[in-house]
Amino acid sequence: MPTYTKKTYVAVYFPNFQLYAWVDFQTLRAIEEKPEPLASGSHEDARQSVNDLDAPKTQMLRSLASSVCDISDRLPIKAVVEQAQDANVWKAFAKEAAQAKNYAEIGRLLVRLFGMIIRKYVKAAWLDSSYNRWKDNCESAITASCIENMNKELTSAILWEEVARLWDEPEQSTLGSEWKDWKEAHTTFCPSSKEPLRDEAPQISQDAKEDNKQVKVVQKFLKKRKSPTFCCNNSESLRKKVPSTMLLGLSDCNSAIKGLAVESIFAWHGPKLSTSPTKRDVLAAASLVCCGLHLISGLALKYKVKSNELLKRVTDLCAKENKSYEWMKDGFVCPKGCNSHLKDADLDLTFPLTQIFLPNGVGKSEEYSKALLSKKLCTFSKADDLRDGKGFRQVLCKDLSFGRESLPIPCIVDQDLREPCFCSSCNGKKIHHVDSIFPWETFSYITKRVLNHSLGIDTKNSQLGCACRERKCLAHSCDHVQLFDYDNPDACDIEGRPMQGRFPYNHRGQIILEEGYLVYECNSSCNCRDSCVNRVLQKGVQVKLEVFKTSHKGWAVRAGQNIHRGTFVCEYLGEVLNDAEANQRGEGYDRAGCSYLYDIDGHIDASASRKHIKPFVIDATKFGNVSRFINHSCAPNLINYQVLVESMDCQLAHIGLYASRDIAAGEELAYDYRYKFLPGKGCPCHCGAPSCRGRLY
Ligand SMILES: C[S@@+](CC[C@H](N)C(=O)[O-])C[C@H]1O[C@@H](n2cnc3c(N)ncnc32)[C@H](O)[C@@H]1O
Repeated sequence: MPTYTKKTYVAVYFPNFQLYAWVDFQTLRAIEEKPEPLASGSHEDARQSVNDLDAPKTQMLRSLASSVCDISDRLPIKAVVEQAQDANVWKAFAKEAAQAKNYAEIGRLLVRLFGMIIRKYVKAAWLDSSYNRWKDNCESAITASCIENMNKELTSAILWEEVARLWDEPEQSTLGSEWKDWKEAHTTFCPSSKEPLRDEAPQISQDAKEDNKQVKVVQKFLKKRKSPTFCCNNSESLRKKVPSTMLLGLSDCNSAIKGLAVESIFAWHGPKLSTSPTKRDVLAAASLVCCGLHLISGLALKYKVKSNELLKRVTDLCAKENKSYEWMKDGFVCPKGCNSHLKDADLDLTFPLTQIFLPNGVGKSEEYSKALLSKKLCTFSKADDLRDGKGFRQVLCKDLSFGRESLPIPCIVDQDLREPCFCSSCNGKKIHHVDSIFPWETFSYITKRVLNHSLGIDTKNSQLGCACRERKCLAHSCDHVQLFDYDNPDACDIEGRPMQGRFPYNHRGQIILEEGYLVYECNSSCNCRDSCVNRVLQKGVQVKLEVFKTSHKGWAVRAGQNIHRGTFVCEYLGEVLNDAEANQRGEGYDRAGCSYLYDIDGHIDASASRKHIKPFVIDATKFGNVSRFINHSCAPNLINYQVLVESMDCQLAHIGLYASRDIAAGEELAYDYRYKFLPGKGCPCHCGAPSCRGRLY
């Protein structure tokens, strides 16, 4: 709990998003004083979540650990000492960081990290005057803010400009691939703060004994209020960084949360790369943007590199490669109004690109899409392109999941689609705001769904574990098979044979169950392991996929390999909302001409609808995975099943997309959206199937 300008700050934990933010203590009000929630949902859920302080404490440790690892992730191989030029060292480091049980442990890791950096990349003056104090502070850290400050101090002591130059040098061939593994290890051991916590959390009370007076003051305050749930100040600056749904409530206190409080919100960075951009990334971006301001804001946001360093690198690289773009010329004024006369541009941008691209019509998206259509965007050169049997393809991004999926998902523009489409259909439609040049910037990539607090439910596992003792369940004895058979005595497989006594998947993991039935997968309450045949959807994407640009449908997904019938392709992931929240959001999406909502309604039975149980909806607008780019087809090659994993509640079924026939590499993947046709409204369908119904809805 830091103090700054004589104010005291406390960490406010947002249980649904597993994030925390520093907030001025004076701006907090007990829930009783302001019982109406700001966003939909109820304070009761939040109250329950924060009664257990273990989760926020663990989350803070995780975030700090992750920020320590972020520094190491920015260091190229030549900036570290020889012993550290081995990916295994970094894997072990990241693992230790993720398992840290208190602040001092993280502090000691920071000191170790410093020891791995070659001295010439650290400011000499800092080494002479501040290093010893910094080291002592790290090793005796008892608060999160201390670690945060020590981390910042080390970050600013590193000579990043010198370090940045090393990225342009060729990698050592023997270590190149090892080094890339490091990033993978980083995401495995230091999962993003939005992912669920797994490790056991240390007790906050133990730490409080050692902690300073301020902690005790807060604890006393919490006790006096009886309920440790607070409203959060309605700060405009906080809202800009934190989605409104994360604000627990609104207090009537007028003092805004400024300065340190907002600056200290961490673990919320949206989709971003944590490494420095490669030469290829920089050149690809330079060829695609409208102006320098756009380039700098996009890359600096994603790569956490200072904008001035980046701009220099871009111009140097382009000069070396003999490339010149309109926006680099003296006196260039961006036609989109980005105010990007490069020499005068204020490069320390305060707005992130994600705001420009927000797909719900917020911010500058309208303006942006107009500009996007008005200009030829792509300047292709042979060096940037990949040539294959189908001609040139430009790889905009090697992996738009940024290491979160087990296989990279490239984002590609084929040669014939380098320019925006001006056909009457596309021109008339507002879809172009999603037709953004960097589609990964429009959302946060997730691999686990996010339960919105509008659901008013807890996330505990309510699924039954089977009694199988082995690592792999056997169909004839597995309770999940028996449960399914009991509920669906007449179910058949896709060939019409009875399903009795069989798993929904064959031994290759391909679905054999006829469409329309629920799939019961084994789960965390079972004894079996990942190799169990009844665990498929939960293992995530296992086939090669590519996101690519289409002429009339925005972005789309295609197979990067041949996919056999029945193979699991991906889960439709997003934020799970209740019906009311979804309807409210849906109106905005309809106006924008593009929706990422998916109703989980297929299996809400008659008794549920009698009880007025409304289906839940998945919204992949802000949080999603590759599935959000899959388009509709009237003759689809994917089929969706509802899969129960950690909950028996059909409203909380996962949506699995499986191949409904053999699919060849390069074929676009699509499922039937099954939208209802509404009179008066409508959207033309561009699926191109001979049996096309003509309209999406
Ligand atoms: C879930 S998104 C699919 C990805 C989207 N194309 C993108 O660029 O992000 C659904 C939206 O894509 C567009 N879309 C999907 N399938 C389409 C089709 N067959 N014809 C026209 N537009 C389609 C519609 O705007 C729809 O609201």
